[in-house]
Amino acid sequence: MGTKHQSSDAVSDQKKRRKVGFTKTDEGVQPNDCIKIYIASREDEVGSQVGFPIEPVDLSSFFEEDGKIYGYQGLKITVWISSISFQAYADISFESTCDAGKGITDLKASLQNIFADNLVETKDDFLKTFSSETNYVKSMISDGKVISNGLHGHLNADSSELEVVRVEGESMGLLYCRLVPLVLLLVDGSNPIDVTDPDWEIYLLVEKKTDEKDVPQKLLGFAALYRFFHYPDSHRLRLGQILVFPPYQRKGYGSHLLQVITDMAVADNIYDFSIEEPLDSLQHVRACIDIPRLLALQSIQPALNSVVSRLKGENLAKRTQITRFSPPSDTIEEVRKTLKINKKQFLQCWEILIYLALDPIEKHLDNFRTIVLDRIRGDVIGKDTGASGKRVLEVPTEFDSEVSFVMFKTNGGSDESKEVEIEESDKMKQEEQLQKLVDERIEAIKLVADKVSVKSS
Ligand SMILES: CC(=O)SCCNC(=O)CCNC(=O)[C@H](O)C(C)(C)COP(=O)(O)OP(=O)(O)OC[C@H]1O[C@@H](n2cnc3c(N)ncnc32)[C@H](O)[C@@H]1OP(=O)(O)O
Repeated sequence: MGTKHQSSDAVSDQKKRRKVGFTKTDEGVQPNDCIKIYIASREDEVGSQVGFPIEPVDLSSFFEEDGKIYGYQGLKITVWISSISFQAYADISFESTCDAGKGITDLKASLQNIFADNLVETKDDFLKTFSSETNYVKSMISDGKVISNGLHGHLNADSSELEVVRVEGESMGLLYCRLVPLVLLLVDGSNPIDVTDPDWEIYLLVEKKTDEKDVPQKLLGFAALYRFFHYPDSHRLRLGQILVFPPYQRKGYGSHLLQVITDMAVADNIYDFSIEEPLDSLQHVRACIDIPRLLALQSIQPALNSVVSRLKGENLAKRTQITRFSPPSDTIEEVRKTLKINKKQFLQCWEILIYLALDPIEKHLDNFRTIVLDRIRGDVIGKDTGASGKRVLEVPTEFDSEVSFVMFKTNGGSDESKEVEIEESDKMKQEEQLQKLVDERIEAIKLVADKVSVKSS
């Protein structure tokens, strides 16, 4: 790591000696405002800002208690991450430092919270890694087990032979430690997996015959899966992390990797396959894979037809109670057994299948909206809504300031007129929030429906 003008030891010493008589308070700077991060695949990209810029998540959790950097004027930090060795180099420059009461942030220690041992001390040493580490990926996967090997349809056949390789043992631990900074920078709130736990499995997406001469194999992304015992004699597979590196995103690689993992789950006859807290982007990719698989399952059509004909014949605006349009339980079980899709994911897909089957959707959109609303109301607010003494309130939380609700029980003896007032405004707010969630959900469903319709036409 390069620290221009000042070593980190000097910075630490200054931090300890806080000045008393400062004149101007130090407001600090947000890390995301002064740190630029690039992925570089060649030596000449370092320093020239022609690498691939990445947009990191909020970096404040890696810096001091309140997430800011203090004590610097004109601070600029540029980090390059090599896509060959996944080591990094940080170029730090600033006009001056001054302890104005908040100390001077130890930048080296903070950057190490993200990059750990992957930061190379000097630029020269970092530049050398582009030639000395050209075989890094190849050597790491040399003992790996190839899970899938084939050409990728979207890309030129000459340069697009893809392999999914499972790495194990020491190689897995070493390689994963090089990938952790990218996980921390790109997946909000992520934590590194415990590579010493033998139930974690890492699958790498590797491009062979790359277009970059001298680089025999290029790592495009990876997935970390946890395999755990399911009584009495099977296993469940849960995807904990998946990452396609930014230069290769939105080119079909994530779908390819997830498809291979899904096929493996079926081939291994595991109990079911799940994903831990999938982000919307991943949920979209997953649904685009699962919908065609579900449509190809024979028992889906009769179950779907019966729901859809009811929906076409009824006017749900006039319903007197919530009607469920769930799939039959034997279909849920068959989907799990044959496709390894768990119930939660199947119910998500079920809504999309109904949307696709309600043709023309424009004619039945009101009814569709109603079933989505009823389902979301049930998920978010729960069955107890409206029961006496129970109340649901919208509250902002660190997870999602817009759509969080809390339920509490009122005790007797409170001011009833006030309660009615609060109840009415709460209800309106709640209804608005629910409608917003329905809009978002229908938009997401539409995206998947458009994608799978194009694929099948
Ligand atoms: C359990 C977890 O790991 S959750 C965290 C998931 N990982 C991340 O978010 C890390 C950053 N993102 C990524 O690594 C990748 O974008 C992945 C893994 C989510 C997807 O991989 P990609 O190679 O980009 O996916 P791929 O190209 O196959 O498909 C992308 C599809 O998702 C859509 N998509 C991509 N980003 C988003 C987004 N933010 N919101 C909605 N849809 C999105 C694209 O439009 C595309 O859809 P289309 O095929 O209908 O046009």
